[in-house]
Amino acid sequence: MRLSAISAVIVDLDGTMVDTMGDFEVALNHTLSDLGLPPVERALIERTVGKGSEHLVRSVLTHQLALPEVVSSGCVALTWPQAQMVELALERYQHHYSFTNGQYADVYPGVAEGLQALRASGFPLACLTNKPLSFARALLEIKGLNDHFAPVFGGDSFDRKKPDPLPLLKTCEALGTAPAQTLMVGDSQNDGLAARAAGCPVALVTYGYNHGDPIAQAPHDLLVDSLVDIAVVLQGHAKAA
Ligand SMILES: O=C(O)COP(=O)(O)O
Ligand SMILES: [Mg+2]
Repeated sequence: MRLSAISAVIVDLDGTMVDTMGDFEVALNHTLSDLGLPPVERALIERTVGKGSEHLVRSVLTHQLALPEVVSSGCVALTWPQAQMVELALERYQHHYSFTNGQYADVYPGVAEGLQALRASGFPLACLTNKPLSFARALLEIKGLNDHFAPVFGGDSFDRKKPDPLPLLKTCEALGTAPAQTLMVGDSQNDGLAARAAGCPVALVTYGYNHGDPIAQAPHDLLVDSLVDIAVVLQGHAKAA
């Protein structure tokens, strides 16, 4: 990876800039309660989050419906077609998430400073997340991070989500930079795989969510403990070039 060639940076949202686990947990548990299902354990959410809302809701629902105590209690209309149940859950989840968004979430240490330093060094920044765009924009606004980003794209902005390379290629297009000159910063294999397939160099943070797997196993060029480290590394390479 030629870090000296980097001219723009794309940053993931959940698990990279904001710890949103609390938001997911509260919205999912309200949703499950609406459906007469028991609450979900945080560990399951941590293993599942990162591939968009539909994937999260469908996976959690499938898991909760398979619990023996739920099946035997008969408190859920298991005769419903699965698809109808998922559709209802998704609708309830969107409703609840619109209220929880940002309320049980914290910006990770070093994020504001790192973004500020990158912009001060002249790197245009884009935000690319699998979160629905309206929730992503609202979360960035609530957490005071919105002004750092020109383009912001969500999981519903394009036909396919990360780990498909399409969202990264489209984001590079919006930034006006070639993939090889655009650094992807994320926290999971979805970011690493998408970046590799798009031809973008990729830095992964060590503190986010990676489906329960060690982050070092995901494709990456750089592992960092803070976004501040990205700014320091890029500034160092820019000076040396
Ligand atoms: O799956 C999500 O909702 C968020 O995923 P992200 O890590 O791409 O922001
Ligand atoms: Mg993420």
